Amino acid sequence: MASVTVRSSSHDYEVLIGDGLRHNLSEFISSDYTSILVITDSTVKDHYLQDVKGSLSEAASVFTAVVPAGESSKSMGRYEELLDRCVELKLDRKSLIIALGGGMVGDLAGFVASTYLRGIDYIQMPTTILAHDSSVGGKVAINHSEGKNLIGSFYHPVKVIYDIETIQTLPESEIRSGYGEVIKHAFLSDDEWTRRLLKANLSELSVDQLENDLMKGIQVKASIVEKDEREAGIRKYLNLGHTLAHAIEAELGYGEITHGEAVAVGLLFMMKVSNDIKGAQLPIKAYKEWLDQNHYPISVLTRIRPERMLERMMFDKKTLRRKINFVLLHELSDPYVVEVEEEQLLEQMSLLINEVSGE
Ligand SMILES: NC(=O)c1ccc[n+]([C@@H]2O[C@H](COP(=O)([O-])OP(=O)(O)OC[C@H]3O[C@@H](n4cnc5c(N)ncnc54)[C@H](O)[C@@H]3O)[C@@H](O)[C@H]2O)c1
Ligand SMILES: O=C(O)C(=O)C[C@@H](O)[C@H](O)[C@H](O)COP(=O)(O)O
Ligand SMILES: [Zn+2]
Repeated sequence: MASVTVRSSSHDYEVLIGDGLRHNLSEFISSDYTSILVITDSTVKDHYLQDVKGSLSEAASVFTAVVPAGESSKSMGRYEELLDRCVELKLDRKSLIIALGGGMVGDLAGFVASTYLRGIDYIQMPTTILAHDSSVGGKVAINHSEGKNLIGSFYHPVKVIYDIETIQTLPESEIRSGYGEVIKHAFLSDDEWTRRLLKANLSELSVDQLENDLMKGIQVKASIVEKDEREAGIRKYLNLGHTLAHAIEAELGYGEITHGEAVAVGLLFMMKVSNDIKGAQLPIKAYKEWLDQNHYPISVLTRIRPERMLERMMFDKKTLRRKINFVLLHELSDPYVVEVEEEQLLEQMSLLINEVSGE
């Protein structure tokens, strides 16, 4: 088992990464909790809920709550239902929530934990590749029809228990989605890692390579979050590719495209803006080929209208005084945040759409 420590202003916590950790949970979870509520989704439930329930200490009463799988559950309605469940179960301040699932469950259950009784402990048990990102760093949230993650808080888990055996049941589309955030972490931090990833065929990854990529991603995320927990400065870099990605997700309807796939498309746009407006020389051709080879849905760009994207970007959390701020790269591993003029964004979006549709 490997472990990474994350330091936060409220407490430090361990990210435990290993095979089969779900079978030994009582080893890692304090026996002082009065009750444990395991929150999961309808797909993950079928795979892993029994294992998790079976390995928790008998000292606490164990309850479960299952939400429908899919991004549309990261909603006010599901949030309210989960709070009702906490009240009905009379969870007290010594109760624990376990978020068992991908980033959707992690963000939703974490937000419930952050607000119920003004905050109770929670543990992230990620089960997707993408959740190497979402389970670390304490951003928890639900979506609003006008924008992604508009309602949320910063609230760190007391532990992250990443049983990487669980990712073996992921469909190919979710491997692709997870690598949208993996390659973001590579772009932010390590040229050699980027070069290796750009040669990778995601359907042929070895288990070792996958584990290595997750570990590296977690380290990049933890080191940035530790230095800037509340996103006053360098944490904005973790939003690389996200300004357009979030606009696309909200515009198409949550769940129509996965978050990681949207980020991968957003990264393509980030490269175009970095190169064509700011004079960088990022390897956009190699990246576009990688996206094609791994079947990322870049044709989604033909379904969006640049003007609508601009309206959506006004709800980006980096937007200030109605000025859109973008995270760009001077070169690989050298991010910066800059205000980009609306006309330039419109022009670059139109050009990219034309390129993708072969015009
Ligand atoms: N808080 C953060 O810092 C942060 C970072 C990145 C992403 N996010 C959020 O994370 C969410 C996306 O997370 P995600 O990609 O994990 O999506 P997800 O949680 O919706 O999971 C994707 C799909 O995989 C299924 N699934 C999960 N684990 C499985 C397993 N082991 N085997 C088989 N199927 C499994 C789920 O049921 C779902 O259908 C978005 O809401 C995004 O905004 C948050
Ligand atoms: O942890 C962060 O900070 C990130 O930006 C990570 C992103 O991958 C993640 O999607 C995050 O939820 C986006 O944050 P938001 O503040 O733009 O909603
Ligand atoms: Zn993200």
